[in-house]
Amino acid sequence: MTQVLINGLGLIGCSLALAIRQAHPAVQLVGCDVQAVTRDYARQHQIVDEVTSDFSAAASTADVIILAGPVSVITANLATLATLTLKPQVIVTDVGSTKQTVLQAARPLQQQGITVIGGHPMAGSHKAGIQAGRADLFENAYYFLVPGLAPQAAVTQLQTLLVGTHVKWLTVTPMQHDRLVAQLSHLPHIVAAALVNQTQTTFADSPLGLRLAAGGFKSITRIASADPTMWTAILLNNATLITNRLQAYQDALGQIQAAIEQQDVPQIKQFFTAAKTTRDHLGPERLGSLPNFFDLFLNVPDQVGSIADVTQRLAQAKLSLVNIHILEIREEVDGVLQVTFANAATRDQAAALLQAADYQIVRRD
Ligand SMILES: NC(=O)C1=CN([C@@H]2O[C@H](COP(=O)(O)OP(=O)(O)OC[C@H]3O[C@@H](n4cnc5c(N)ncnc54)[C@H](O)[C@@H]3O)[C@@H](O)[C@H]2O)C=CC1
Ligand SMILES: O=C(O)C(=O)Cc1ccc(O)cc1
Repeated sequence: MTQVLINGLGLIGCSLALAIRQAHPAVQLVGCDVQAVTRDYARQHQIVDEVTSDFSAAASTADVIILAGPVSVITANLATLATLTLKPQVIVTDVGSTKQTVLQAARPLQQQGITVIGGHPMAGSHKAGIQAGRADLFENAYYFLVPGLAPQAAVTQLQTLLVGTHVKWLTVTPMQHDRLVAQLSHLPHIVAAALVNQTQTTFADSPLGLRLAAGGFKSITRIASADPTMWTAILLNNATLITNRLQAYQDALGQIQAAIEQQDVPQIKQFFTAAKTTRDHLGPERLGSLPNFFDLFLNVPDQVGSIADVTQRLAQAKLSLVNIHILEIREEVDGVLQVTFANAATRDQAAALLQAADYQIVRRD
């Protein structure tokens, strides 16, 4: 039986586990993570067949090893793997958002004759962690493969294993990959975070400030909610190409600033016309079969009774939910209930309804 080890059971690791499980029920899935809470969740929800915290032991018996931690962890994992005795036919792959440093870290392993295939699904979310994992996360998304010198049979084997992701495969070199994502993914995450931080500073003394933000601000800054550990690792691992793109972006900002200062109407209009034309041809935001999640978090005094009460109230108001679960279970203390909806309008109607019934909304996103 094929044994697949996934190291890092967060958003991406968990989603891959679910997609592999759907297409290949007989595959033996082993999940490894440093966080006990993540391992417990994986065990309780049977996301994998076996859970471990011992990466090296699990790696030595695996047929496929998928590295799904932050990029800094992936490079460290590759160094560790080079010190172990692995199965000779093992395929090592990763999901990291950068590829040059990852494949550089894979060299000692490749020099031992181990097959390494770089990978990167171009789908994900600003949400992190195992609880955000979903089998259809990657549906219709591009999935970069960096096979290098890996035999075609191994590439086909990996693609067959991941067939349940329903991705579109794209073979690239590490440099092509890092150039593409520096502009398409890494720069936008920096821009979003910088805009949020600069706005926060601007309104530091204003009582309403950021709370007045409308849809435009929220949609351009959604990805600023992404995980800081993951993004620190990405920036450090694609530094040169990212700083190059940042400079080009600052130059572009300088040009529009100059056009405004000079009241250059044609130039300003051209700025927006060019962007509109390009953006209008970009297609829908969500490529997969399901829309994004919209969450409501509420304090609940008695978890068991509250789930029933909340679902009953929502059903009576004909507000459909996608999922509901308790995030914190502590004796004698309030719990937090996460209720997930298919769209923001339903979530906001549900929030109003539950608030009217004296539930305290602690967060919505
Ligand atoms: N979030 C996204 O949208 C996408 C992320 N990626 C890449 O996928 C990788 C994983 O990202 P996410 O799943 O989003 O992050 P995540 O934060 O949801 O999950 C990372 C998991 O790795 C675990 N981990 C951290 N250090 C570890 C270690 N030393 N050993 C074992 N487990 C460890 C964490 O406990 C966590 O469960 C990153 O390399 C990221 O660059 C790729 C495509 C999309
Ligand atoms: O949430 C979003 O829109 C993303 O951009 C997700 C994402 C994050 C990191 C990647 O390497 C690829 C995709």
